[in-house]
Parts: sequence; structure tokens; C-alpha cells
Amino acid sequence: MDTNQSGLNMRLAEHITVSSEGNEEKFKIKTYNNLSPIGLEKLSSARYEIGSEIEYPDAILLRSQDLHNVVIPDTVKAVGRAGSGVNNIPVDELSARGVPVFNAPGANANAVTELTIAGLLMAARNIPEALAFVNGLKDEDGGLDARVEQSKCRFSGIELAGKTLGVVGLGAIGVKVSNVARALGLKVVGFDPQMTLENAWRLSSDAIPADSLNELLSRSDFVSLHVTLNDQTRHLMDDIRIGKMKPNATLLNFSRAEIVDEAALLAALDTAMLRAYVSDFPSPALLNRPRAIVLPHLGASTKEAEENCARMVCEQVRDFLENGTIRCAVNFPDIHLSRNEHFRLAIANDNIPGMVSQITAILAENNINIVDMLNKSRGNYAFTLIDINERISPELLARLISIKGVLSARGIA
Ligand SMILES: NC(=O)C1=CN([C@@H]2O[C@H](COP(=O)(O)OP(=O)(O)OC[C@H]3O[C@@H](n4cnc5c(N)ncnc54)[C@H](O)[C@@H]3O)[C@@H](O)[C@H]2O)C=CC1
Ligand SMILES: O=C(O)CCC(=O)C(=O)O
Repeated sequence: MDTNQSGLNMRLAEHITVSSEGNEEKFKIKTYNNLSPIGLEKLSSARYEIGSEIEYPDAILLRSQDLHNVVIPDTVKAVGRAGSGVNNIPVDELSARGVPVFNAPGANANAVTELTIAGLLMAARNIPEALAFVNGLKDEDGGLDARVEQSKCRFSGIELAGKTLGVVGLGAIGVKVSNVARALGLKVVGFDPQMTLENAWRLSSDAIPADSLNELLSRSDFVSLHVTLNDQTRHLMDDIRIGKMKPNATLLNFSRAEIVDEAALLAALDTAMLRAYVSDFPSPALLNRPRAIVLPHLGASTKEAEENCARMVCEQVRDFLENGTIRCAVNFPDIHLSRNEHFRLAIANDNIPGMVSQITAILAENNINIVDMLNKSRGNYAFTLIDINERISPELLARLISIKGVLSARGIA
């Protein structure tokens, strides 16, 4: 056995012992990126050790750090994304390991909305070009005013009021963008085949639903993308879809770079088929490109959004580590069982018949009485909380973990 492996095994043994015998040790939280201290304050120093260098953490907290090529130690019980998109996290792999991935739905929606509206205005009024022009002026001969008046016609823009904005994806951000756009006098056409009832209630009643994405594209002067990145939405805006847009329309992408097929986009910019592309995702081909307005992934970078997101995920991860409660995980069902003095088992399992009966049979064989229990499922996965009136041994916990279909199990004192 190599040193790394034996170190890992020692940590695992320790984890099982600590988990089943109580919370004598602090939970270890590994952080990536710049997380707001207002959120991290939710994890008291009495119970949590937090740092970017922790080797075998109980949980990981992050923003945009790409975890796809990072080895996530077996000690990790939860991952918290202080934000909305989880495409930087290997969710499928973690689900199969029984590890909930939490995010902060809606917590940065206002920040992204405001920047999207800024993007609309920047494109409509040619603000980046105008700013570059003014910053390039020199007043050596005192002729500044004259040159300003002479040149400003180059930056003459269009107004938003009366134009049509197509919003693709009517989730937390898309709905807010739609509502603010309506208030600015834009007509709004929206498309989201999986819109939730909650978001439908929030959406301005005069936003018009489009029957298809193509219909939205053909009607809109501005198209703003607010969909989750997944296999269905990757390159959603390809050459055919971009070709359906009105000539001289503007495309805004505050969602993810991969939603737009860059080759198709560049062709549409080069032929001036698009008036502008406003994006929060720089790429080498977009740098200094005419008609491209590119920001450094700034959508969620406000004090308020950073605090909201960090606070939300820190509370979710804390509640999961301390109580097994799940709120707003992207891969496991919400589950909450009132906490009492009893010892709790928190078990992630496949959503297949016979799981609960196998788990409870092992407890019964060992004369362990169940005080309270809850099992919830979502898609392929389920989560089970079982309160019992005594601590169980690491050996018994290992037996539960060895049941086919149990993905993870731990005891919480
Ligand atoms: N630029 C930035 O800093 C930020 C970017 N984002 C990006 O914005 C995305 C959306 O964020 P939220 O609104 O918070 O997420 P959300 O989950 O509330 O909304 C996403 C919506 O997209 C819809 N959708 C999925 N596939 C679709 C399709 N093919 N056509 C139309 N609609 C579709 C879903 O039904 C859902 O309503 C995130 O996944 C993330 O990629 C989010 C926050 C900050
Ligand atoms: O944390 C950030 O700055 C990025 C936010 C983001 O892209 C998201 O929440 O999906």
C-alpha cells in the first residue's frame, strides 16, 4: 500500500469513528475561491476548521473553481457551491458517492439581472466604444469640445423602450431580467419549457410566452440567455439558431460560454449579422473583437450576492453536517427530520426497492430501536434519516455502508 493510500485509509477510519462516536473533532471545510466572510461566519470556529489547504475535508465550499479534474477525497460528505451553476462540479460522480451538492438558488439573481440590464444598455448605446474614444482623447490644443461634438455621431445608439427582449430560461435570473426589462418599456418574450410554477407566478403577467425557441429568436431585437449549462443546452445557440435571429439583433450571454457555439457566433459578428454579443465569459477569440462586449465573469460579483450565496451554502452545509438535513441540493431530495437527543444515521442510497428494509433489518438484528425515520427520494437517488437511541459502532456503520445500493452512511451524535 502506498503512503497516500494508507493515509487515506487512516482518515476514513477516523471519519467513521468520529462520526459514530460524536462530534469531538471539528468538521474540516476546504475552501476554493473568494468566499464572503459573512457566510463563513456561519461556521463557528468552535466546530469548524476552515482553510484552502485542508487535505481531507468533510466538505468543500467553492464558487467557480473547476473540480472536474480535482481528486475529491473520500472524506468529503458535502460540496457547497456559493452560486447557481454547478457545471464546474462533477455532480454525477458525487451523487454516485452519496455526496449532496448544494447551491444557492436565486441568491445572486439580482446581481446578474443588474449586469444583464447594464449589458443591454452598453450594447444599445455603444457605451464601450464611446468610453474608449473619450479615454483616447488628448486636449493638447484645447480642441476637446469640438472633437467630442464632431465624433459623437459615431456612437449614436438605439433605445430599449419599445424593442423586444427574448429571454431564454425563465428561472431565478430570467424572470428578474424579464420584469426589469418590462419596467424599462421593453416587450418581453420568454421561453422555458420547464419553468416552475413559482417562477411563473413571479413573472410579469405581460411577458409573452413563446411556443418555441425559434419563435422567440425571430421576434427579438435582444436575446438574453439564462439557462443552466447541461448536455441539452451546450451550443443551444448554434449557426442555425443564430441564423433565426433578426438581422442586427443583439445576443447577451450571462449564462455560460458553452451555451453559444463560438465558431457560429464569430461568423455572425464578422458579417455584422449580429449588432453585438454581450458576454460574461472572455475567450481568446473575443478579446478586442468588434461588436463583442466581454466582461470578466462579473455577474455575481457584488457584495450583496457574494454574501447571500456564501451565507446560504454555509447554512445548508452546516445543517447537513450537523443534522443530515438537506435543503437545496441539486442531486438529492430535500429532507428534514426534527432533531432530538437521539443518535442519527444519515444514509444516501439508490432509489430502488428494499433499501429501507435492508437497513432496518441490520439495526433490528443488532437490537437497535428506531425512534424516528424519514426516507425521501428524487430521481435515481434517495436519502434516509434514522434516529436511534444508541450510538452505533464503526463496524455496524461499515455493515450499513456495505449494503448494495447504500452510497454513503454516517452517524451524527
Ligand atoms: N454570470 C454569472 O456570474 C452567473 C451566471 N449564472 C448562470 O445562469 C444560469 C441560470 O441561473 P439561475 O436563473 O439562477 O438558474 P435557474 O435554475 O433558476 O434557471 C435556469 C432555467 O433555465 C431553464 N432551462 C433549462 N434548459 C432550458 C432550455 N433548453 N430552454 C429554455 N430554458 C431552459 C430551466 O427550466 C430553469 O428555469 C446558471 O445555471 C449559471 O450558468 C448564474 C449566476 C451568476
Ligand atoms: O461565483 C461567481 O462569481 C460566479 C457565479 C456563477 O457563475 C453562478 O452562480 O453560476
